[in-house]
Amino acid sequence: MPQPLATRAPAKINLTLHVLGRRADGYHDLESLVAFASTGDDLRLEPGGALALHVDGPTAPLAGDGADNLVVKAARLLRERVEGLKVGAFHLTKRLPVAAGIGGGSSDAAAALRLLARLNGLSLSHPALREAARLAGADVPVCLEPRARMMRGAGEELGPALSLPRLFAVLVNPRVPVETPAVFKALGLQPGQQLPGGAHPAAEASSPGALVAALKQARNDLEPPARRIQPLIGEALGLLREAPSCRLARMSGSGATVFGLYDDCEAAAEAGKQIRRLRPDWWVKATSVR
Ligand SMILES: C[C@](O)(CO)[C@H](O)COP(=O)(O)OP(=O)(O)OC[C@H]1O[C@@H](n2ccc(N)nc2=O)[C@H](O)[C@@H]1O
Ligand SMILES: Nc1ncnc2c1ncn2[C@@H]1O[C@H](COP(=O)(O)OP(=O)(O)OP(=O)(O)O)[C@@H](O)[C@H]1O
Repeated sequence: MPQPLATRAPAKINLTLHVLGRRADGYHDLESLVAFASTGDDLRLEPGGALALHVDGPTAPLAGDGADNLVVKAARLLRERVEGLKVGAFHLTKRLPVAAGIGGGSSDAAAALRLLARLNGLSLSHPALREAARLAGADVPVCLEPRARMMRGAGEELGPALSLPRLFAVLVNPRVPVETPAVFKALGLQPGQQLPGGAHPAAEASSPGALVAALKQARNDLEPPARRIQPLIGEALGLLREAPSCRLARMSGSGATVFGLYDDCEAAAEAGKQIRRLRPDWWVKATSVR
């Protein structure tokens, strides 16, 4: 029985993100504990015919359905590397906010590569697939097999999959796009410049409480520059921190999405409701992360 050609493109959450320096090529060396939310976009592939993309869903107009869409970009990068690659029509249901620090585009690109791999009998470790992922964007390789892991370098060095305890979270995005290059630029590092970085906490925690305690020892170094570019990020963090049930509030990736962590699903749902009441125009999603 063939597997249906459909997959979830989950939101990527940078639970931590330390910037270690800037490389000669201009990219920044990072150390980040990446996890995935249960919420995300959905992608289907109808095999046959030419490569095509149809996009629907609440944030479809912001993502676009042309050659700039990362689904098309990733599929083309793979087709250039695999002779006779079978393709087809992709159908993307876009729900995640765009340019939001939760890797929506990257996860969509990775989902497209997963579906093409399934259709063509390629393994996810196939060199062409790995290369297409890397060239599609720094966050695409970690999204290829969306399991929590440490990500290093500019995103190309991936640690083994980690069995993190499940965390309950609220994701909050003030519906303002924040462009990743601008945030890295605002760090103000020169090519070749190194930063002390600081020890990264152990990611292997046996309970949600131990994991949150470890996360508290770490940071997102992109938070200060992103907050200078978009002050609503600070406002969103403030709203999360006001509720006593919030164990940790932090920004993901280059923002503007921030996340709050809670002891259980009820506390997360309640915090989500409160923030939605206060900011009905914002994107607020209670979800689990692991
Ligand atoms: C901030 C993160 O989301 C953390 O997971 C990623 O590092 C960014 O991943 P991404 O959005 O897929 O990034 P890309 O689209 O490949 O890069 C956008 C731009 O961000 C900057 N960039 C990106 C990644 C990185 N490690 N150093 C950088 O300086 C570069 O100027 C690059 O031109
Ligand atoms: N399928 C897609 N979904 C979202 N954005 C897309 C997509 N394809 C292309 N883009 C473009 O990619 C850019 C980054 O969007 P994305 O939502 O991936 O940002 P992000 O969440 O900040 O990513 P990251 O966390 O990886 O830095 C946007 O400018 C957007 O127009």
